[in-house]
Amino acid sequence: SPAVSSELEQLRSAINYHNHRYHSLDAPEISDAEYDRLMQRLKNLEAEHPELITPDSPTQRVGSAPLSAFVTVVHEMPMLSLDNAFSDEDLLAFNKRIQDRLKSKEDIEFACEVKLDGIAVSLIYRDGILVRGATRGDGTNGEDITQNVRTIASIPLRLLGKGYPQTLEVRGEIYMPKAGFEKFNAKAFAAGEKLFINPRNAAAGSLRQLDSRLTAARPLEMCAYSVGLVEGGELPDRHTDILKSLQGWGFLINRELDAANNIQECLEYYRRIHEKRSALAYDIDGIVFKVNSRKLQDELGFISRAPRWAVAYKFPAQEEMTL
Ligand SMILES: Cc1ccc2cc(C(N)=O)cc(O)c2n1
Repeated sequence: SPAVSSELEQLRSAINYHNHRYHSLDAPEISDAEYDRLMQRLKNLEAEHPELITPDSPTQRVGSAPLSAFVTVVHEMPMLSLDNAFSDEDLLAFNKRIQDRLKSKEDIEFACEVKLDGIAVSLIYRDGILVRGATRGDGTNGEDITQNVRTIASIPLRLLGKGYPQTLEVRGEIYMPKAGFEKFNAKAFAAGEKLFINPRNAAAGSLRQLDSRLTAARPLEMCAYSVGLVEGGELPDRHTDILKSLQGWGFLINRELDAANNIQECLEYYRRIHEKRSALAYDIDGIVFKVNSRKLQDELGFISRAPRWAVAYKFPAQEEMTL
């Protein structure tokens, strides 16, 4: 009946909204008990009307029957790796190369992002609905892990708000926060099961599960860091503004995101984050600096395998983990 359909729609959009408030903005507006009541009401209503269950319903995050294998998919826009910088001189040279290429002495504005130590993923949305999740693979061919990514709360099954392009590919990093990693390993140790050596391997192992119900039980998060394929819509020119748009559409954006007016401010950002690295809730292995304009990025293009407009400035390796 129309009354049931409209209550289902209202429940789904309310739960999606509060899910975003909690998982992506870390700013819930309702109590966990109220959230659970909404979810329980939705589950009961869907149990009474199973024919009205939709794939983007918040109840459809629990994982489904195991796959026999992962299907290989092609990235229409290759997911490239980043060129590395290992010193201030490398970073200054990166800036100089860009100025030379743009035949300009002007300061370049950069977007500054922590480089999360996780697994890169590509998510494709059509008319706001998540239709595919895939690993980076070799940059051109990845594995279809749609069933697994659907179980991650910070990945929207349906985009929030409006104004998003008809086809939108969002790229980001799936990672396991340090606290979730410690808790997971403590449980595994108590059960005499295999331990993961670090959060990155724990995230990788969790995404390789053919049974997405196991993935659903792992404390994974996803942070968006760029867009790939975009059709039927316009995006802002500045990279930092694109990420803010993604936040409005339901994605988690790392709270350390900042813009630097020149390469000196990039060096200050690098030192500031390096100092607080051990206090962060997740592992990072450097900073990603990107020219903060898509127009300039297009002008600069890519070196054979990596973009000319981005560099990852890595931190010195941390002392080895001792379990
Ligand atoms: C273009 C590109 C490629 C890989 C990236 C990887 C990360 C990361 N590991 O956080 C962040 C970024 O902004 C990236 N950006």
